[in-house]
Amino acid sequence: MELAERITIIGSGYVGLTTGACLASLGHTVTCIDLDESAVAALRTGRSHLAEPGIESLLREGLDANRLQFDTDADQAVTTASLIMLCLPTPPARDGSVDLTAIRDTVIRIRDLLPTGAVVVTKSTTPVGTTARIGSWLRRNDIAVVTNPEFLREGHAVYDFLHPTRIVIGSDDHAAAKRVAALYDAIRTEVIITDPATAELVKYAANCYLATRLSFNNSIAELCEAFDADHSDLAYILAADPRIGGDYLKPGPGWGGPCLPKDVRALIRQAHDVGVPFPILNAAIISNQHHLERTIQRLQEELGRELAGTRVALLGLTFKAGTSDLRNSPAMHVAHTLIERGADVTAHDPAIKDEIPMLSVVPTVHAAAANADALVLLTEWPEYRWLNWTTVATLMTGELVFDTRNALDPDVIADAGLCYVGVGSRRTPMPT
Ligand SMILES: NC(=O)C1=CN([C@@H]2O[C@H](COP(=O)(O)OP(=O)(O)OC[C@H]3O[C@@H](n4cnc5c(N)ncnc54)[C@H](O)[C@@H]3O)[C@@H](O)[C@H]2O)C=CC1
Ligand SMILES: O=C(O)[C@H]1O[C@H](OP(=O)(O)OP(=O)(O)OC[C@H]2O[C@@H](n3ccc(=O)[nH]c3=O)[C@H](O)[C@@H]2O)[C@H](O)[C@@H](O)[C@@H]1O
Repeated sequence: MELAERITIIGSGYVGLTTGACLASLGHTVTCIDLDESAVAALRTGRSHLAEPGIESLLREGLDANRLQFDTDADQAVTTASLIMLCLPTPPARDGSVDLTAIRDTVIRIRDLLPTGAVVVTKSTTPVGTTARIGSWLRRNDIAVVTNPEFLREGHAVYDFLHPTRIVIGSDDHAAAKRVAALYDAIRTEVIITDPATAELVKYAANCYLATRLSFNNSIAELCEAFDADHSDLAYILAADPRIGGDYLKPGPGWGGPCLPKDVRALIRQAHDVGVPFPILNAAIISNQHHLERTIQRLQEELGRELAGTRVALLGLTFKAGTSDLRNSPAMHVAHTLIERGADVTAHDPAIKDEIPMLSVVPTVHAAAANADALVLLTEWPEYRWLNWTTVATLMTGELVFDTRNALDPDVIADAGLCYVGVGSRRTPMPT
């Protein structure tokens, strides 16, 4: 069945491409626009420039059914669109505010091309007040503006889009909000229609809450080390309290990615602009910087020698497993800091095939481990757990395996003759 709305999506990255492919799979007709010519050329043949599970089968399904198209030129596509979804980058500006240039320039460029009755929908993460600003850039009383923030996670984008825990729609125009809600009729979840400010703010609230919780959790893990307590037992006990729950309690080298860091800074700025103190967010960032630095310090402590001249093998470079995204990756921060301090670093990541400036990235774990004084796991790729650690041990010069994600089996590492160090774990064995 052909559904009534004709959708144009501008910006076909993690959010735009996922939205386009998923909406097409729900029966909508979608044109996805992106400036990136090579990405668009690949997408037209059913190949995705982003490594998201399930995206390519949806792409092919949409292309075969003629429900999905790709283009580099928005102008033509918007003239026949009834819904225009903005999935454009909203990076930090130099002054700490959110850079809305891509959104503003796009709105100004397309405003005279839009048919009467069209709705402009923002899926990008935008500061409170952006829905109203888009309205003022549009200068069209016959076009409604709706915000529809997206909560998907990279590596789970298709699943999260099709199985959301909630859909949030914010607009002063209830009829337009209902039209956007109707896009998701085939998805079973609660759709919450609210005012634009609430919808815009809740997106930041969610990401900032997660970031704060992660910083809190990493500090608890550090306390476990100081008190010789066990973080995995502690997290299990915390999670048994339904008021706390078990998600976002895995310790790591620090949190990162394209959105949590930028969104925490953006909410700090928004709170500052309206005179609301929000010190816990500054603390979450300071704490995260501490945990990144502590990862380096612990490596040095466990090695018992200076980093300069030490050969370090890094496993994992992406900001988490399941994505090829290196933006604001804690692992990349660690890699660059080690290099700055004179270590000889070789890295492996199953999702990274291209060269990275200033960093030696090798195609196999064995090549990374060869002659290494220490091996540091930074991204929790499941395949690392199942390595032949006896072979890895024979290749390494040293014995230290520092698992910053608690992703490996300590017994397997010890049985291979290596020295395992995790995060937040007891040093002394449990009494029997
Ligand atoms: N990555 C994620 O997991 C999530 C991101 N968001 C938000 O969604 C927005 C987009 O983020 P991503 O999809 O990650 O970004 P992205 O960087 O993956 O994709 C943005 C795309 O827009 C294209 N683009 C830039 N300017 C353009 C223009 N003028 N016309 C056409 N295309 C243009 C770029 O080539 C790129 O492909 C941001 O506001 C982000 O905070 C929200 C939820 C999840
Ligand atoms: O706005 C966005 O872009 C998205 O940001 C995050 O999604 P994502 O950036 O894909 O990353 P997460 O899976 O949330 O992980 C963020 C960071 O926290 C770390 N993390 C996560 C969970 C955990 O238990 N421990 C932990 O260290 C990850 O390794 C990573 O560095 C949010 O989870 C999404 O809901 C949101 O839509």
